[in-house]
Amino acid sequence: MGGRRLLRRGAAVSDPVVAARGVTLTRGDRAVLDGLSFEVPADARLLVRGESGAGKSSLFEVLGLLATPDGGRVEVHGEDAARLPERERAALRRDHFGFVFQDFRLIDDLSAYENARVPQEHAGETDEAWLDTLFERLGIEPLADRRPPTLSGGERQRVAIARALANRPSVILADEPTGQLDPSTTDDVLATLASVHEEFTRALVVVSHDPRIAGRFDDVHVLSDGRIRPE
Ligand SMILES: Nc1ncnc2c1ncn2[C@@H]1O[C@H](COP(=O)(O)OP(=O)(O)OP(=O)(O)O)[C@@H](O)[C@H]1O
Repeated sequence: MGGRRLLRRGAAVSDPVVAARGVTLTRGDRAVLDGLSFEVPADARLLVRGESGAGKSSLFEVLGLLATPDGGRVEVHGEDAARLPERERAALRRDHFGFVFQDFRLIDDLSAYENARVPQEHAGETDEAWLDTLFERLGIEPLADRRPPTLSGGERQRVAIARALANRPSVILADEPTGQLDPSTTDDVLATLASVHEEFTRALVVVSHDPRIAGRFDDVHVLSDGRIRPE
């Protein structure tokens, strides 16, 4: 196969895992995304930066099939998923995306380990060996039985990263993953995301306005006026 591992008939590793093509999204009376096109290569490790209000969260939601654009295509492994029924979008989200949110979105009543296991339960496929590996690599094994309210911000974000990887997604999408963290914890979490990217070879897309993190990415894109351009 000449190094081109088939993902589905006609698709290969070198194809984008996610692509937006001519996407428009209006919020209120504003075209937040305005004919935006953007490809996420399978080995991407990239940052999309933009001013507050530029539409970063909107882009995150559209790329992650959490919001439906008004126009254009959002392709997952080459298939247009933008306007599929919600059930099918949910299945694609579960199987192909890992989400890391600024506010962690962990369930307070579950332990760290149970939180990280949630995506596997949704998929009906438990793989505790993989979860154990993630907890070990992320340095949160000793926290497995603790509940989120007893964890620091950086610890919670690591649990959220473990959850994002639980189903071995093709792409990790992170929306302001360091927004609630102090500078040294920000460094830790960015280093963790970078090593996760290297070790588990998933595409990593971070959207952020945090100027502290721009220097951590070689591949930086700017979102402004509803479009994306390389920096
Ligand atoms: N539900 C909504 N109704 C109306 N306008 C909205 C809604 N959600 C977002 N917007 C507007 O869309 C624009 C883009 O918002 P978005 O949250 O995507 O930007 P952002 O770049 O993530 O901003 P920030 O960095 O401040 O979080 C903003 O002008 C915002 O006010």
